[in-house]
Amino acid sequence: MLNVLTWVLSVFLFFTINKDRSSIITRKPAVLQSFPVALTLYILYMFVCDRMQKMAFSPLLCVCLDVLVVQAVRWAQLSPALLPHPFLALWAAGVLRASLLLLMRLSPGCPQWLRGPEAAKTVLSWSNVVPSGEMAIPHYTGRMTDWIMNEDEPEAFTHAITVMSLITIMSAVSEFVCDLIYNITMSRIHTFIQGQVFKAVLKQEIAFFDTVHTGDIVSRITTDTNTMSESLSEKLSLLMWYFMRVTFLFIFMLRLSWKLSLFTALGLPIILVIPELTGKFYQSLSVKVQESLARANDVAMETFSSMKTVRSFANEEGETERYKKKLEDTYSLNKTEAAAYAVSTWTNSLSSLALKVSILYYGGRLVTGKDVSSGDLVSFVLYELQFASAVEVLMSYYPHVKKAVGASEKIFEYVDRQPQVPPEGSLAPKVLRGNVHMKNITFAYPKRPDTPVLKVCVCLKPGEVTALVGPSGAGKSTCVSLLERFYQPQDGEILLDGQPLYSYQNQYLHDKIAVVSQEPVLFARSVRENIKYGREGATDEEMIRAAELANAHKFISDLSKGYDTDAGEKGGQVSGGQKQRIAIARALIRQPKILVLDDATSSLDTESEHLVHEALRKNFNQCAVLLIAHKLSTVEKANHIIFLKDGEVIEEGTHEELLGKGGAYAQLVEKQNTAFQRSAEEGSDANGV
Ligand SMILES: Nc1ncnc2c1ncn2[C@@H]1O[C@H](COP(=O)(O)OP(=O)(O)OP(=O)(O)O)[C@@H](O)[C@H]1O
Repeated sequence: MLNVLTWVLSVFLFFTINKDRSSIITRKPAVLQSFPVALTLYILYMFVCDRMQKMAFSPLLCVCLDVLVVQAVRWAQLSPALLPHPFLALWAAGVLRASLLLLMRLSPGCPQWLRGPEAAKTVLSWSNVVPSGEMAIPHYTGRMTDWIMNEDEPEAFTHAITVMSLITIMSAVSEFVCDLIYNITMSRIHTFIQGQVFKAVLKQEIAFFDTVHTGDIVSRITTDTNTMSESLSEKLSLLMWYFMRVTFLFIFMLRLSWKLSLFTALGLPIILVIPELTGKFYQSLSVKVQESLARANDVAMETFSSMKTVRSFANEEGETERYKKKLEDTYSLNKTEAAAYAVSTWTNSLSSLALKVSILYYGGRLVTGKDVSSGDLVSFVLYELQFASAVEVLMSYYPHVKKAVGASEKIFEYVDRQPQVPPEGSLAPKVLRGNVHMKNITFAYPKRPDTPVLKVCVCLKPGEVTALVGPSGAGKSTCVSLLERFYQPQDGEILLDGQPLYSYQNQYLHDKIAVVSQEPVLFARSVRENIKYGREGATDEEMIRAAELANAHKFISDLSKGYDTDAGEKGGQVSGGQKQRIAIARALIRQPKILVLDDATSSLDTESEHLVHEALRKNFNQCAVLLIAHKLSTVEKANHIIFLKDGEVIEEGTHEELLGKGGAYAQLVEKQNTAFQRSAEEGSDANGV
């Protein structure tokens, strides 16, 4: 609505400038007949619009620029030799304002508030007014025709030609300025949106990542945002540009012949319905294309991230086939999309061509009936040609914008998604003892809500090591995920120092609880950055101390670049045991109150494993430790051992107590001992042979 009013006022301003020829002005009160008054009113209006749309310009800046604009226009009026027509004054004023703002935005010292998308929008709305000068061309062509028909005004010819040339050059320049501003703005918006999607995705609960494929997420952040901003930067810019042209051109046409204009307007609804229909179809197709591209991305990402497995099974062909199949789905959708696009452009041009022919026919009849002068008819036809092609372009770009809307729907689905976890708590006590009580917990994964995986009661105490043992799939790692607040238990509660876990601040909680998981993931950064991950402020001394405790300092120092050696993607450039030790150092540097080692030393040799456990026992004796291990020799010294099976606690106690019970734990110890003895015997036999 504001935009429509803006254009209406722009037109009024144009007539006010053009007061020699316009009849409108004569009907206005005297004060409005002054061009500066009209311009100031217009600027004030724009200023109010800006404020209403909460744009980020300071009122002072706006007023300064507006004063400059008014001065420029006054100067133009006082110096007709330099700017021969008030039309150009408007143009010059617009260019001046747009260039000033652009210069300010590009200068390195430009404050942040002037660089934001809101400020850019204001620049846009102004700069889009600028190229209206181009529309003066048909007007002067008409005047030339009058001169040719009626030779008593010889100077009109030179005047019209001069003005036309000037306007053409200046319009080209202004178009350049507009495009530049627009594209800079759109790149900024693109970057901004990508950042927003990334941020929104990172906020989601872990269950979200269980259900949504990584390829899908990456597609949203890259492909969809690209589609959206490409269409917006290129097509929407043109759409806005042509929309403005269509509006102005129609006003000029009305001035020349209301009958012909009415006739043109009657044909418009027919040709406007078509893009709406094709646009809807296009939008739904675009969503499907994006989804199928995401599926293809998924395959590619999975393959590249598991390259070693693919190679060791020599399944490159198989993966290529899988990827090709996904691409074929995209291709067939693309074909439908291309056909839909061709049909829509074809119907659009056909309908506007039909309109053109009818107008020419009706126009010819009006000329013979002496309803319009020959010069006005030429002007009208030229305006109408521009008008028709502008409408045609408008319609052909419309599906693209619909496509961008389709892509943006997917993007904003993520941006607007609220994480399905209780809101973050506010507790961050200075002293945390580290008492954990997992009270009567019942839990099933959101992906399999009907399969309960845990029904437990577990306590961790500061200064004590609690061990969780049991067969694979018993629910040990699930306990850790709950402790990390990755999921919410369906029943029961987890208390930390007597307070519910969810009442603590997220950052605080993850500072106090450090977890080294079964398969720790290192980032493709230096060892230093990996150890200091999440604790960027830690000193090198702290880092080395943590590495020493994890028995990692020696091997890191032996690496080619020491702590600056790249760990490779997912830690692929260090061995499994080294990766685990770096991960332990990464956990220890946080000085946690609760330390969880989920089979964290499984890849270490017996000697290193022993060293790490000894160091932890000595240096983290105030810490509550949760130890998960398959090798029962690792948990023998634990203060409390809990044996889990099918998500339930079967038995618990110390190593000796459990051995004495002769239950599941004792049987497992026996089995492991037998297996160990057997392999030792096989080893000595082999040596004997
Ligand atoms: N993200 C998940 N979504 C659905 N089910 C899961 C998920 N993660 C684990 N499970 C299931 O939950 C059960 C417990 O798994 P969990 O990883 O806790 O076992 P575990 O005792 O740590 O096993 P392991 O010793 O082999 O690591 C298993 O049946 C497993 O299939």
